[in-house]
Formats: sequence, structure tokens, C-alpha cells
Amino acid sequence: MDVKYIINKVQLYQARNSALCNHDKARYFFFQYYKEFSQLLKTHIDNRPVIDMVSEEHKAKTHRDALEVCKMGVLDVRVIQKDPKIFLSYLTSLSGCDISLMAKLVIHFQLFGGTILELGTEEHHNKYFPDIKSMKIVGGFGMTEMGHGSNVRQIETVAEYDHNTKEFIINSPTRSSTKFWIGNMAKYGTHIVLFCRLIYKGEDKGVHGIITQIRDLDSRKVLAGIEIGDCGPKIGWNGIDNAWIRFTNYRVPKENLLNRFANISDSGEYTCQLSTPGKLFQVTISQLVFGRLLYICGPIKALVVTLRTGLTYAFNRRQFGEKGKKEDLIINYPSHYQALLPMLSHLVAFEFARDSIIERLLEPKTTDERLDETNSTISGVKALVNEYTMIYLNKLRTFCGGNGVSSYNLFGYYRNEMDIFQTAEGDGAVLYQQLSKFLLSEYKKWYKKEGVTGYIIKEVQTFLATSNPMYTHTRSIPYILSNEFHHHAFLYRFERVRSTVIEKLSHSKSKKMTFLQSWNDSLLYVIEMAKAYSHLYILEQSHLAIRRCQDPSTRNLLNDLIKLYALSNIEHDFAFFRNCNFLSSGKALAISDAIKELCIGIKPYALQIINSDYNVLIDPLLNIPLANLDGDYINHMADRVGVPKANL
Ligand SMILES: Cc1cc2nc3c(=O)[nH]c(=O)nc-3n(C[C@H](O)[C@H](O)[C@H](O)COP(=O)(O)OP(=O)(O)OC[C@H]3O[C@@H](n4cnc5c(N)ncnc54)[C@H](O)[C@@H]3O)c2cc1C
Repeated sequence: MDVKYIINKVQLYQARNSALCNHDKARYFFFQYYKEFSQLLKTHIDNRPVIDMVSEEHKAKTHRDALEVCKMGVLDVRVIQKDPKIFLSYLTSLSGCDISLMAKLVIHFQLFGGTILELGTEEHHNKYFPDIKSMKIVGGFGMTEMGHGSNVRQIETVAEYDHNTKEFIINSPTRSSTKFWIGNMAKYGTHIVLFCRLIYKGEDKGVHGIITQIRDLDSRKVLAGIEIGDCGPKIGWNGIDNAWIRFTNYRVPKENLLNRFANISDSGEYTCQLSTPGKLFQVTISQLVFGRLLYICGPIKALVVTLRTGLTYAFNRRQFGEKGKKEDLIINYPSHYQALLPMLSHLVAFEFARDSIIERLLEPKTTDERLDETNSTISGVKALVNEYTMIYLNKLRTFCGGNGVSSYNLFGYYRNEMDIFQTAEGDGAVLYQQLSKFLLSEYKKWYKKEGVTGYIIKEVQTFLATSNPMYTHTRSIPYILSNEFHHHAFLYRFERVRSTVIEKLSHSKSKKMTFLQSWNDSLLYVIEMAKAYSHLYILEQSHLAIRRCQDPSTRNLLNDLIKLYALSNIEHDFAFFRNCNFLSSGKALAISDAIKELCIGIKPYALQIINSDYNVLIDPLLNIPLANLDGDYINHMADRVGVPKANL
């Protein structure tokens, strides 16, 4: 084998995490906390595997484990404020445990506690945080209803203010207003942040958050005025007790309103510090953004663990070959390596993007515009990473043949547990639209500044750059492999789809359609635009991260991985690029050839790359007896399921 890259695990590990750690004095502290917390977790949680557990037992185990984790005293809502990166690191570590345990603690600390932190005042913090820390109270996030999930603005639960008693009277006026899917609540929960319409002197003031007690703390009985039940069996997260909840004239004291921004004074006057109901709504649901970040970390973890298994198997399993010779390793089949290595390249690119988002979200000083941009980007990347993970978990399963079906290899486990990540805290189709709205408003600002002249200059530049036959036809390998070409292709795709959306929206306007009609009429392009932008963001962040890598050989390897990410992504979208005449058929063929060459070059290092990931530097905490698919995989699997030793 030609030695193309001389790499060592530590350098690769450091380089991959350079994006996140770039601005930190303690360079790897995020991962240090991750590691320490993971080690601590090991000694605290019940070590029975969950794969064969029935749901009731699973829920009880998850609850006990959560109480044990709280006894460690490390998780605390105040850490979100003091050092969000450490908090995120703790929650990310939990993705190595059973996903139900992670979900339970995320709902309790981040969605419930984080909302109180963000929307509540010092009094709420002092009253609830100690009990959240010890889990004396078990918190939930009561937003979704049977009638409305994606469209939170239209939820129906009402809290009418009673001036005489200084209480809110909470009601579920219709069947569709029943709160649904509310995690931690069917069996164990004591309190939720209830999202409901605040009715003040007969006027609807929009969605507000109110801390609402559900069960008595001593008897754990459901309080009068509340009906509650379990949402039933689920595809994943069976350790979580998801509830439906209904309210009938249930009274809650005024003090329970999370009133940092909107308040009812002692004299009974309603005031809101924010300029518009839209702004109040955005702040009210702000914890979902932090949550989405975790929903980027989780699937990446699942991809690392399963891709490692897929690669290990492919590098060890032999099937077919020339007569009289050793059978071939399945990794040497192009159908394998030309799928597995682009997956590896996507994984590394996603990690660079994740780390840059974490860095940005946690910037100490940030403007509203910057925050808007980061939140919108999180929406797009969350949707994209989850969509990709679900498709490739299925592929990875088949790449391990029958062994992939065994629960000991976790493909089924992650497929089920990750499925919900696509929907919870915002489904992809809705999140992509949020990003597109932001991108269009940014474009509007640009257009306002540059005017028609700026627009024409830009269009002409793009036309000259891409309509040139030299450009569309060139098959020069150095150019095809250049970062400059990849960036141009990604940027072109995004701007081109954006132009189509703008064209379609203005065309619909001329046909007197309402904004909503024209938006929905252009929806497929709107979604494509957000996807194209998310890929552009991932590519740009990967290029930036690699530039920081000090070691030349590691940098070259990472560079090749990102080239593979870019070209396989372009290949996946050949229909678009060919339809726009961005690529000639000859150039498209040359790109496919370049992908193959890159895969062949990276293949010998694939296991080293996947094993340098911080996610696999720490043992999984799932306690599932994994069937190790390494060189001795037949004996590992045989031992796992009790096949007797051969007598011969
Ligand atoms: C296991 C689990 C746990 C959960 N935990 C909680 C919890 O603790 N608290 C809580 O409040 N909620 C919780 N949820 C609810 C979750 O947040 C919602 O399911 C999610 O927001 C999606 O809403 P929905 O289910 O109503 O889907 P819908 O809104 O009905 O969406 C269905 C489909 O329609 C599409 N769609 C909707 N609107 C549009 C549009 N404008 N354009 C294009 N497509 C559109 C969506 O993309 C999706 O594909 C949980 C859900 C699950 C499954």
C-alpha cells in the first residue's frame, strides 16, 4: 500500500475538533467534560440492556436511572446560564446512554428548567431550580396538542385570568386542545410548563408559559381538574412516559405565569415588554432552539456508532472471489466503498458544522441578527442531518447483511430511537421553511442596499462564469478536485434555487395570490433552497475548520474527505446541475471518476478516521452486549448467541 497520509489518532482527533475548540483557552474542555461525565454515568446507571425490555419496565428503569443521575449533583439548570457549553457537553454525553434516559433528562432540565430560566424571574428560579436539580419535582414541556404540533401559534388551551382570586383558570375547550405527547408526564411527572392562550379581560393575548402542577408531591396522585393518560406504544423512546392531558377549570396562582417579558401586576394590569406579539412568541418557544442543537448531536452520534460497525464489518467480512484464492473483503466492492466512504465524509462534514454552530450559539456577545442567523441555520442543519441519518441507517443495516438485523449491532435500536428526532422540536419541512424565510429576508436587505444595478451585475457575473463552455466542459482533474469548484457549485445551486423561488413568488403576486398561497405554490423550491443553503454552510464550515489543522498530513486527509463530501453531494444532485447546464455530461462523468479515486485513496484510512471520533473514544453506555464485528466476528457473534464450539 502506498503511504499517502501519515496520521496519528491524537492529531486526527484534535483536528476534527478544532472548529469547536478554536476559541477556547482550555482547548478540549468540551470533550473533557464529556469524558468525565460519561465515566461517572457508568457507575450510576442500571446496567441491564434495554433492547428486549417491555415498555413499562423500560419506563421504570429510565426513571430510576434519571434519579440516579440527579444524585450525582452535576446537572443543574443554572449551568445553562453560567456555562451553556458545559451543559451541552453533559447532555451530549447522555446520547451515549439509552436515548430514553437522555430524552427524559433533556425534557426535565433543558425544556422544563430552561424555559423557566429564560421566561421566568429570580423568584421562579429560586423556587424551582433546587427541586429540579434533585428531581424532587419531575418536569415536562406542555406545548403540542392533538390539533396543533407544528403550528404552535394556533394551540387552543386557555388560561383565563380571574381578577378576584388572582388565578388563572385553565381549560381544554375542545378534544383537539388535549395536550399530546407530553414527555415525562403519563406516570411520573409533577409539573409542566404549560403553553396556552392567556385570556385577559376577554382579550386573547397569545401564547404564554405557565408553570402548572400536575400531581401531588406526596401522594403522586393527579390533581383534581386534570385528566391524564398514556399516548400508547411508540416506535422508539419507550422509556419515556408520553401523556395526553386535559384541564377542566383548573386553577393556578398568578405567580406561576413565567413573567419575565409579559406580566400581570398586583393591581391586575397586563404589560408586555416586547414590541410585538410575534417577538413574545419567539421568546416563548426559544428553548426549542437549544433542543434542536441536541437533535443535531444525537444523530451524529448514531451515525458514528453504526458507521464504525459497518466499516469494521466491511474490512473483516469476506464473500466470493477468484477460484483458489482467498475470498475478497466486501470493502473492496465499489458498491460498498463508494457508499461507505461518502457516508464517512458526510459524517466528518456534519461534525464540523455542528461544532461551528455550537461555537456560534454560545458566543458570549451576539447581536439579534447574528442570533437569528444562527437559529435559522440550526433549523436547516437539524432537518438535513436527521433526514440523512435515517436514510443511511437503513443502508448501513443492509451493508452488514443478516448481522445487521441483530439487535446487538444497534442498527434497529438507533433507527427507532432516531426516527423521532426528525419530528420532535420541529419537523424538517417546517424547519426548512423557517430557514428559507430568513434567507429571503436577508436577500431583501441586500437588494434594498444594492438595488437593480447590483442585482444585474450579480446576475451577469454568474451568467458569464457558468455559461462559458470552458467552465461547463472542463474535465481537468485538479479543477474538479479544487475547493474553489466545490464552493462555486454549492453557492451556485443555492443562489439559483433562491432566484427560482423569488421568480415564482413574484409571478404568483402578479396573479393576485395571497402570500400564503404563493409560498405554498413554491414550497418544493423553498425547501430545496434551505437544503442547498445548509449544504453550503456545512461545506464552508468544513473548509474553515480544516484550515486550522496544523499537521499537514492530517490536513490533507481531512481535505480529501471534504472533497469527497462535496463531489458526492454534487453527484447526488446531478439532475439539478445538468438541467441548469452547470455541468456537461463529460464533466459529470469525470466527477464520478474523481469520486471513485478519492474513495480508493481514503479507504485504507477509513477505520483510523472513524476510530478517532470522540464518540467512540468512550465506551457506549447503553449496556447492550455489542457483537463486535472485528477480525474475530464469527466467534464474537457465536459466543453472544451461544453457538457451541466446533468439535473437529
Ligand atoms: C415521542 C414524542 C415525544 C414528544 N414530546 C413532546 C413534549 O414533551 N412536549 C411537546 O410539547 N411536544 C412533544 N412532541 C410533539 C412534537 O413536538 C410534534 O410531534 C412536532 O412538533 C410535530 O407536530 P405534529 O406531530 O403535530 O405534526 P404535524 O404538524 O401534523 O405535521 C405532519 C406533517 O405535515 C408537515 N407540515 C406541517 N405543516 C406544514 C407546512 N406548513 N408546510 C409543509 N409541511 C407541513 C410536517 O412537516 C409533517 O411532515 C413529541 C412527539 C413525539 C413523537
